[in-house]
Amino acid sequence: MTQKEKLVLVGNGMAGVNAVEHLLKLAPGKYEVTIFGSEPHPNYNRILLSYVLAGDSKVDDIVIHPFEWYTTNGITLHTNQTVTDIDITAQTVTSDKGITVSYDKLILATGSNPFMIPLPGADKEGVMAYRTIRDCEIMIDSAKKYKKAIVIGGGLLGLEAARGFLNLGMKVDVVHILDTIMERQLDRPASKMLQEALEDQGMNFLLEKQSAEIIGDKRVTGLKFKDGTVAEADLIVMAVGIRPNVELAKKAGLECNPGIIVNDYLQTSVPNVYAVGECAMHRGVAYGLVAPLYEQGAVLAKHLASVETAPYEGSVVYTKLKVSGVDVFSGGQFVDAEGTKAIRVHDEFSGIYKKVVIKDNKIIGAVLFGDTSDGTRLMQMIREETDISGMEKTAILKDNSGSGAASGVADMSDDTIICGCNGVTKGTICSAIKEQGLTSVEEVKNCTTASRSCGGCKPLVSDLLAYTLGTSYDKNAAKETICSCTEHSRDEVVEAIRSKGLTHVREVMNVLGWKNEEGCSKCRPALNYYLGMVNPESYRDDSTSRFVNERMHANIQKDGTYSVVPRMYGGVTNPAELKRIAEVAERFNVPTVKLTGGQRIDLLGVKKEDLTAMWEELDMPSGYAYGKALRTVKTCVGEEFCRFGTGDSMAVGIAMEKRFERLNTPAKVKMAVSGCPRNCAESGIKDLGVVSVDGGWELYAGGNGGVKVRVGDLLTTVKTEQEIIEYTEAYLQYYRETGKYGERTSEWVHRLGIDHIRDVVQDEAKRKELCARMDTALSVTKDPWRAAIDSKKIRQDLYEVVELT
Ligand SMILES: Cc1cc2nc3c(=O)[nH]c(=O)nc-3n(C[C@H](O)[C@H](O)[C@H](O)COP(=O)(O)OP(=O)(O)OC[C@H]3O[C@@H](n4cnc5c(N)ncnc54)[C@H](O)[C@@H]3O)c2cc1C
Ligand SMILES: NC(=O)c1ccc[n+]([C@@H]2O[C@H](COP(=O)([O-])OP(=O)(O)OC[C@H]3O[C@@H](n4cnc5c(N)ncnc54)[C@H](O)[C@@H]3O)[C@@H](O)[C@H]2O)c1
Ligand code: SF4
Ligand code: FES
Repeated sequence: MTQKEKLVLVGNGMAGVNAVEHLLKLAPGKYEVTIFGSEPHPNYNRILLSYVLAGDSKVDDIVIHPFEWYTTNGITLHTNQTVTDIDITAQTVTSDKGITVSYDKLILATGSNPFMIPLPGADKEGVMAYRTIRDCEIMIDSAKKYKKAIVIGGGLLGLEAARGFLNLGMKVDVVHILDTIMERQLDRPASKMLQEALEDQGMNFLLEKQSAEIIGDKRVTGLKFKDGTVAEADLIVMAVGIRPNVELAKKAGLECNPGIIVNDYLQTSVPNVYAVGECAMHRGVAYGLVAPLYEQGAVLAKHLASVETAPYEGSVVYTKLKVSGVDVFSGGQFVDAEGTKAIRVHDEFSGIYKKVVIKDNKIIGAVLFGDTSDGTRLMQMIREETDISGMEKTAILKDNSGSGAASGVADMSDDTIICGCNGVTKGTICSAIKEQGLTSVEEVKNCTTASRSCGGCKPLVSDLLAYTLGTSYDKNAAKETICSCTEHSRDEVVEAIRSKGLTHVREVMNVLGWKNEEGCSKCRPALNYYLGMVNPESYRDDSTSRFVNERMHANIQKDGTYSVVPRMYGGVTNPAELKRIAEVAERFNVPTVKLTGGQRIDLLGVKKEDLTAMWEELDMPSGYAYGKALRTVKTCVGEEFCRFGTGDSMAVGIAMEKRFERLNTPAKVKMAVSGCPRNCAESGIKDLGVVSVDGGWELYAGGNGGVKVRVGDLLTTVKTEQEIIEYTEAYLQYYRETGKYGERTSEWVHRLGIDHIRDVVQDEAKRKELCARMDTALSVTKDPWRAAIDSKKIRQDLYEVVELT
């Protein structure tokens, strides 16, 4: 029996262990492997830390290889041990705990160190980096005690950290040195669109700010800038880039600049020593994303297994920000330069921006915002240097997603990496689909890990399913779970609530075996909604499962103040009401009074402690401007005043708003009533729009004027105002009962199909049943502002200011 060669890996992170995993598959008996890792954990997916911080995953969920994997594969693992010395002559490594191991081949995969700006005060408590499970745990724990975080650095890491803090209930400022965020990945228009979208989520940006000093005694209390201004903070995270971790390599005499210099086979300047991952510098580039590190690892593994391999010649990188609610993609060379030309599409109505950069008839880079469905296809064209001279330029940006043939998966070779984050190839996915009988993206994820991280490859995985299974693959049937805490879909959860008589959020999570017993920011509000929808009379709303705005019944603003929007039925008011609003605004020093798009008045900049007193003095109901509920019923002046009007739009709008105010819905609902087809109230782009026509009223469903503009579909035509209410009741109740939490009617109508919804509401028996259930739901609602005014406990718990110690 030939003796095994000794392979030592320093760094138990993503790049090194991935290379070893490949190697074990290619040459199972060749090496005796020893791995050293400074962290106490087995190999885990660092990418997914952002989901742990955001509350969507737990630490256990992000482990790639548990401890048993090392044992099963005969690997000796030394966790919690840092290698401090390499003797390149004796070919040994020594750890800080005094263990010395000899090697025939040594791989350095020591990753990077977060760059910490050497500011005065940077050693105070509460100043940290964001790189490891430990960092993530500290951030989560801090959010239990502290309320205000600052993230320095508006790059990928900083923004994902800031989103995490918002989910943890902290206020957060993102401090950025330039006037555009993510400038390394986005051009100016995309960057500004992203900033706006993140501001809408509650992030506050301090741009063009140079940090000067961290202030506080033992613990940080704020950040001072060079311009003399100060921002308060209980916690500061620096996310201003990374530096290759080369201390060990330098000490051993390996050539570094600044990363460990490697050739196309990942060999360093010292024989038998290799470097892979973020610590390596290849052809002048040190990568900071996993896809290239896996490409390096694949070459290294083949080289070490003595399997013939093409050299590693560098990678074209792409990134996707992992913040829910925003779709951003950036790949290749997206900056305009000499010899480049660009195709740009900027649809301000839909909030979509696309830029494709072309040089010498080849696509070399792309930036996508709002709709990233072209991303994988464009990356494929960039990688393959597809000649586009024969193509219609406008066709380059056509949304071709959807069919296996269109996205080009059929033409890809088996070696093509489909999931960059997890290094999974087309061949692996197709074999798994065939051999394991997989039928959904979720199953492919569980079996191969493809799509487990940023999710950017999901459309391609779906296309591969379509390509492999043909017509038997039903994309829509693919099961979508509520979130990563559970394997259950929305329908299964609602069914279980009904059939098992579940009555509160925790009970649902216990009975249905939630993986994360606390739930997360995605599932808890959803469960709270479904429970209330199923049992409107008996369910006691769980306000701790609601987002801050819904808990407070006011929208929190950038500066921590709130906005107050009282209801103004149908957008109609009167002098007495206006006077009262003006007096209240003066008395409470409201800095800004603004007319909203929904025809009402927004009092902005109200202090938390003033909210209930202000509501009492206004003596108007809550306008629910913060809720997943009926927001407004916009009306035109209609037949009473307008010479074109054929219907009394104001009276109908007021009646509708009075009927449906306080109704909880899966997502916000906006309605409108126009007095004639001139449609001045924009009824065509509302969740439900009513238009007076000759001899009656038309009802339009599923319209949207927001991020993705959608014109509503004609639901029905009715004769009387009584019928408008009846059909609206049936429509909204059907939406309440079948909509997914967070799904707007525009998406719901698209998903179910208007024909189906029309069939349901036009069936008299079904309509009456829906109306009866709507009646029950509406009979138990109460105005939340009045409830707060009347309850000392609510006022104390939510609105009185408690000094933090
Ligand atoms: C929060 C977060 C989110 C991210 N999201 C994405 C994403 O969405 N997409 C993407 O492509 N990339 C993402 N990244 C970047 C990605 O995680 C890294 O590119 C990748 O982890 C680098 O792998 P690596 O093995 O080179 O380094 P690491 O994963 O850092 O592994 C290096 C390991 O070596 C250990 N080590 C160092 N020195 C020694 C020593 N002397 N002895 C023993 N052990 C040692 C370290 O403790 C560490 O565990 C993210 C990074 C973070 C922090
Ligand atoms: N979704 C993803 O792909 C993802 C997510 C997180 C992290 N990562 C990777 O992790 C690594 C670290 O991420 P990162 O965001 O820290 O690095 P980065 O280099 O991508 O971004 C750092 C940002 O900080 C800004 N900055 C630098 N100095 C500053 C200062 N003094 N004050 C304010 N802003 C300053 C820079 O302008 C830059 O935009 C990167 O390699 C990144 O690609 C990727
Ligand atoms: S929609 Fe018709 S009725 Fe209403 S204001 Fe416009 S023109 Fe007049
Ligand atoms: S590319 Fe990120 S999960 Fe597949």
